Amino acid sequence: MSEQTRTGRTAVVIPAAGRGVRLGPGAPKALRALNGTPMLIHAVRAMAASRAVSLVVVVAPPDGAGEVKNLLDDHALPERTDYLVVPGGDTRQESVRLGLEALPETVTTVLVHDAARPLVPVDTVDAVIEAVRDGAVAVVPALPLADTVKQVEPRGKGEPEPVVATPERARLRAVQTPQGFDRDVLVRAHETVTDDVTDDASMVEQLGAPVVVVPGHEEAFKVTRPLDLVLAEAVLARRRANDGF
Ligand SMILES: Nc1ccn([C@@H]2O[C@H](COP(=O)(O)OP(=O)(O)OP(=O)(O)O)[C@@H](O)[C@H]2O)c(=O)n1
Ligand SMILES: C[C@](O)(CO)[C@H](O)COP(=O)(O)O
Repeated sequence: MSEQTRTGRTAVVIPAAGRGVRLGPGAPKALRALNGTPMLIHAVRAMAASRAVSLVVVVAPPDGAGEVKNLLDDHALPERTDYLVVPGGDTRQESVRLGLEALPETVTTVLVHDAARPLVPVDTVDAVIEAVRDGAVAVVPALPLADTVKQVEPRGKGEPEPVVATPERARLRAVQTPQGFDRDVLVRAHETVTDDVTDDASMVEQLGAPVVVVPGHEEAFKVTRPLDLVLAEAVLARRRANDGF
């Protein structure tokens, strides 16, 4: 790692431009409320809770950048952190790229964090940043799996799918965000890789650069389906009870 990576600014890009189709009808997922506060605001606060983060770039639904700017203005956020809002694209990958294009030159470490993971604890954020500052070019938080995983031969809807393999579970990890990167490496990955991928680290893998895993956290789960909203509100209720509110 260069001296510049050690000393430059750390920014977070939050892709928040998805519709949330799997969550069912309603507003774009990032704007839906968890205990009365938009999921995006929870996610921004989770990132800004890290003292190392000095800039958060929110990638808004393409027709919702104004609404997102107003939301950020209306909610209390730490003074030490700057915010930018840019309109997103048709895919997560495109939205992240648009967020990267908005970063100032002074940023050397970039985290990419799903708005759909609103409850990640600050210790996980800090562990990812520290690993990048210690020299890793790409860092992902991840957890061991509870389920056994089968690789199948996909078939039509409702048709039984033949099992092809059972990967050894102990070597598998379920990957979360924020994922942390050396800025130049992540930008190069987004300029080079055109395949459809489901996370940023796999683009860096395709460059041939090393990616490492640090421990993730149960509360960093992704709000994807309706049951996840119930779980997220339960986590917030437990936090409030533990904080004595
Ligand atoms: N065109 C897109 C698609 C997704 N995302 C963001 O990427 C993150 C992870 O995506 P996912 O959970 O799949 O969100 P959605 O695409 O909104 O969900 P769905 O696939 O159910 O529509 C979310 O914060 C989402 O807002 C984005 O910024 N731009
Ligand atoms: C980036 C990610 O959250 C890592 O697990 C995940 O791949 C996003 O997937 P999605 O289908 O776009 O929600």
